[in-house]
Amino acid sequence: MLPETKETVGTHMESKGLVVRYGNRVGVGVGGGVNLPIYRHRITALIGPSGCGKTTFLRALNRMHDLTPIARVEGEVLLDGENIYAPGVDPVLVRRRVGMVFQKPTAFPTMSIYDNVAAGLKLVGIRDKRRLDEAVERALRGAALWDEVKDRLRTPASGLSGGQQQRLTIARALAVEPEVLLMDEPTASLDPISTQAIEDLLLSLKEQVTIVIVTHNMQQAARVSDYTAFFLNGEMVEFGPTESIFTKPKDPRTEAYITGRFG
Ligand SMILES: Nc1ncnc2c1ncn2[C@@H]1O[C@H](COP(=O)(O)OP(=O)(O)OP(=O)(O)O)[C@@H](O)[C@H]1O
Repeated sequence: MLPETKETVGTHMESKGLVVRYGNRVGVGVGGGVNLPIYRHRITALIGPSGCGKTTFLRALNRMHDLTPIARVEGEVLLDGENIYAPGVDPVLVRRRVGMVFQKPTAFPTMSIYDNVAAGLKLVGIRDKRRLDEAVERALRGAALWDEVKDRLRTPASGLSGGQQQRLTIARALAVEPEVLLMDEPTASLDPISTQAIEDLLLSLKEQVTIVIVTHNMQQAARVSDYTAFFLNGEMVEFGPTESIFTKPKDPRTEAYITGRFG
């Protein structure tokens, strides 16, 4: 099989010269800014030791830094070729197209399972009961949770396990039908069985969405991702197909990290 190129899979997002600063400290983008393509319907893993800038980079992809007063973003992030930081672009619309799932499940515990998923839909103005019912079911099926919860949709989310709550969070993100899903260590707080359920889910979701995942777990990056970017001290050191990064990294720093010599 020929190696994939951007012509064969298509670039969905791309960062160009991206630098994020917190005051006068660079959070990510040391060495000329991050230039990274994110391919459509593929899973891209961001790996690297703590504090290297993975989360900072991820949050730049849907303008989450707009909500952090001290953060400043330079450079471009293209979504289907359009810069999401261009004047006049509505960050709310960007976040609708590029959804986000955080490390800890963010289900609202006292709200029902149904309302947790419907919350995002109501925010974007969908009120019609039949449309809500359909969208909630579609999202819960998409998050591989429907069969486990279909008989207790009106019960509080607090009755679900941690892994189920994370899938509920994913269902909420999917409900508004994003094109890209950003995931910041989505299995960090989960046991191995729930982690596996989420990894299986990611593999099935990439038919529908483009996924970018931050993970501390290199085995996880190797298991689920198609492409991997390695970050170190605020610099994006190396990017390529996951198999190449893990079997024949070009940069000695990548090799040192993946062979467990630090981090
Ligand atoms: N809100 C903030 N204000 C100031 N500095 C920040 C802020 N968030 C992150 N940083 C700094 O930016 C750098 C990159 O942090 P970031 O959280 O992106 O790293 P990370 O690779 O995701 O780390 P971890 O794996 O521990 O989550 C670090 O030096 C961090 O201290």
